[in-house]
Amino acid sequence: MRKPIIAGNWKMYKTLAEAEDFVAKLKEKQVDHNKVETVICAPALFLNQLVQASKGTFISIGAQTMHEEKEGAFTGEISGHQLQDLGVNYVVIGHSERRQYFNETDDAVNKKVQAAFDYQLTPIICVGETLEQREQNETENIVSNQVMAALEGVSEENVKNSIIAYEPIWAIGTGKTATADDANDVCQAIRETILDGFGEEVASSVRIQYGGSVNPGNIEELLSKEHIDGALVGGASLQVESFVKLLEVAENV
Ligand SMILES: O=C(CO)COP(=O)(O)O
Repeated sequence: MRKPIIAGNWKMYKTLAEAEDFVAKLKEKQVDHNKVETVICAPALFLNQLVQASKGTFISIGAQTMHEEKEGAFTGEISGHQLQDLGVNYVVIGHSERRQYFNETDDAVNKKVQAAFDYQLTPIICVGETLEQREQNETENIVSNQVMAALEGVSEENVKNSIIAYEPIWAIGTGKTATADDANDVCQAIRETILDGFGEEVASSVRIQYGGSVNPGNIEELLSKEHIDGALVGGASLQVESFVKLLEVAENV
């Protein structure tokens, strides 16, 4: 049984005061860490404060991207080494917004995934197709290629501990969710790709999230599907009330 993992991706939202208020309210809730893993991927600016505020609670803190080098002359960038030093545990890698607006390639994603493991960070590796690719029936091909490229050269043990987030680009922030069956089909294709590349034990352990307009009204059906082990959530992770509803559903699947 794979433990569900619900991760909020706050993107470029919230001030420090709003972020601290959110975590203060969230940690008052009774969420069973044994039943659901809870992650907040916050802007890098607040990571330090949020790591401190969530110590000893059910909440883990993640970053939204990282640079693959340990250190160096890379103005504006943040390394895995620096994230580890703060006590950050997760990092989103290859989000479609980074691929689209910041030219992140499959090769860069692969380097970042490897570097994340060098610094004991769990990567949440994002893959997904455009609407055009879906309409041309290329979804499974595109997504499988992205997964294999991201995991090239990664050890079986590390693949097992990776989180894959299937986020169809056309479903992000649009209110359009993939149907639970369609999302499950793609997540199954991802698991089969991992089976081919890394074997049965890895494929049955790796957790695969769905992301794209997940909300309290659709989470239950998504999580009821065999190959969907959690959600990567944008909009609905910004309010404590809606985020907690997602966690409550995940606790009971
Ligand atoms: O991009 C996403 C999470 O990484 C999804 O965002 P929304 O939940 O706002 O569609």
